[in-house]
Amino acid sequence: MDKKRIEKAIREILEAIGENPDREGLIDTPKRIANMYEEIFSGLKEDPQEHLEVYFQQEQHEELVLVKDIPFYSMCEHHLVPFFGKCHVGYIPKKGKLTGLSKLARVVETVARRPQLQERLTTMIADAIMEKLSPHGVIVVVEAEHMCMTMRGVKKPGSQTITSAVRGLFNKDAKARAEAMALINLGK
Ligand SMILES: Nc1nc2c(ncn2[C@@H]2O[C@H](COP(=O)(O)OP(=O)(O)OP(=O)(O)O)[C@@H](O)[C@H]2O)c(=O)[nH]1
Ligand SMILES: [Zn+2]
Repeated sequence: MDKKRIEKAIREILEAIGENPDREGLIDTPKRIANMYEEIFSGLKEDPQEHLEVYFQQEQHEELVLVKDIPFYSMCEHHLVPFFGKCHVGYIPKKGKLTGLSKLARVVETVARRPQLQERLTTMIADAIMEKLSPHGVIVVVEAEHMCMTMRGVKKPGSQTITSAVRGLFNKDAKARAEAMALINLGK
């Protein structure tokens, strides 16, 4: 990532909005933002599939594995302000092709840490798991609040956007899908 270029651009923005980028409080702001962008856009240099190490296990678990309430922060690609919330990721492994539970959360991090759309974030998670683990099915549900809808524009704080992506068995089998959704909504 070209941090020097980000610093220059932020200085330019500060001047353009009529601020003095050399005043005490702002002098280090371009550098801080460059460091922050390196962190929050770090997913751009990663492939979500690279996290999905496959463990071939002796024990055959061909039932639902669901990690729910994975918190995430991403940046809306239209306004470059945050959208954030929770991801629920479930899959039914096939032929012992399991992955580590934390790896599912790592996939979420990789796709969240880039300029993003909620729909694309959701499908990227489902597709990465589908392609790398070839499971019976994948279900991903994302609930998020978009700052571009709350602090500006239409100004609807508290509104939640829910997206889902279902693949494989969850697509065909309404009962399996309903069971996974019931577990996702459990305790709400
Ligand atoms: N589908 C989708 N839309 C998004 C997402 N994040 C932000 N948006 C929307 O992107 C749209 C951009 O609309 P534009 O009309 O180009 O921009 P704008 O004039 O700033 O729009 P307003 O937000 O309505 O003021 C808005 O409707 C946003 O709510 C997202 O993750 N998915
Ligand atoms: Zn936006």
